[in-house]
Amino acid sequence: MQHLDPSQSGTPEGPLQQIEWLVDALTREPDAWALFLDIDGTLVDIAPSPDAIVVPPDLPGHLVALSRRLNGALALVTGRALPYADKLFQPYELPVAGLHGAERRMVDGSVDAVAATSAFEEVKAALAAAAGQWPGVLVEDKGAAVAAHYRQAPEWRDEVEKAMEFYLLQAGSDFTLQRGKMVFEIRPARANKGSAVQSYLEEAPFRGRRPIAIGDDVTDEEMFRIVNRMGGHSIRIADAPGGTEARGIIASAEDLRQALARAATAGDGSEFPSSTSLPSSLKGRTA
Ligand SMILES: O=P(O)(O)OC[C@H]1O[C@H](O[C@H]2O[C@H](CO)[C@@H](O)[C@H](O)[C@H]2O)[C@H](O)[C@@H](O)[C@@H]1O
Ligand SMILES: [Mg+2]
Repeated sequence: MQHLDPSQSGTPEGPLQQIEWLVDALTREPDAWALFLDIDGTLVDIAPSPDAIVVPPDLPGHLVALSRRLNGALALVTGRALPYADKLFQPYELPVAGLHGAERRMVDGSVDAVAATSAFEEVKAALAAAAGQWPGVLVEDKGAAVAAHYRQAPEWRDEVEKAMEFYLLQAGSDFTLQRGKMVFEIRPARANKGSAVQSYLEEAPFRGRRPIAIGDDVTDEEMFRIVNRMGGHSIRIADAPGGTEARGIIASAEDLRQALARAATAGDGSEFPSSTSLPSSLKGRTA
């Protein structure tokens, strides 16, 4: 079989070619690839606030079906806390790296978590109090990380950035400032999305496969760099105002969802069953 190598067709390609390449690679060579997917802006559309996102009802089932096709070599790599990511895709528990890679559930279900210290709890409380001066700015407590969102009050952007730089100093050198889409976050510095992908690739069933990483934001650039270096492929969703290391672009989260649904259901001969009709015994397992 001719290997489906993204570099052979001369990247970067147009969004439609990326979609066709992705569907083809995942369906024709399911044993060759490992898939790493960001959540916000990639699997689900960006919403006005963190809790306003909508997970399309078919998406969890499609992800699980695709994971089974890849023999379990599919992981979510997100800035969300791990329990929140699980809630989005319940009743299934996929391998997830949360807090931008700082915490991670392995394929066997064991979790490498990171706890908030009492000192960090104080930082979060001080930030929440300060945010009272910025109407419309939302503070998202993620346990060992905290985000300040200015999407609904962009006029406070510079104030929020200055404050987050200050609170980062209070939090100490175990933390770093993560910029994102209309958000500043203070998160554990011990890992990033790229190192999380590397860790997965050391474990079965990811080991020995070529990685494909798909994301939409600056935090995903770390995984793009890693997968590019490892001979894999990287795809960024939509806009990349500051440039990107991704080798390909797909226009929207909706386009990606449709591509993943096609890859999940290809060859079934029938429409894929809805997520609710998949056995709940898949909870915590994907293969
Ligand atoms: O790595 P991701 O899965 O993409 O998560 C990154 C951050 O996503 C969330 O914030 C972003 O999405 C919100 C909902 O669409 C949006 O309102 C906000 O402006 C975006 O920044 C999430 O709230 C963060 O915790 C994640 O780190
Ligand atoms: Mg994202």
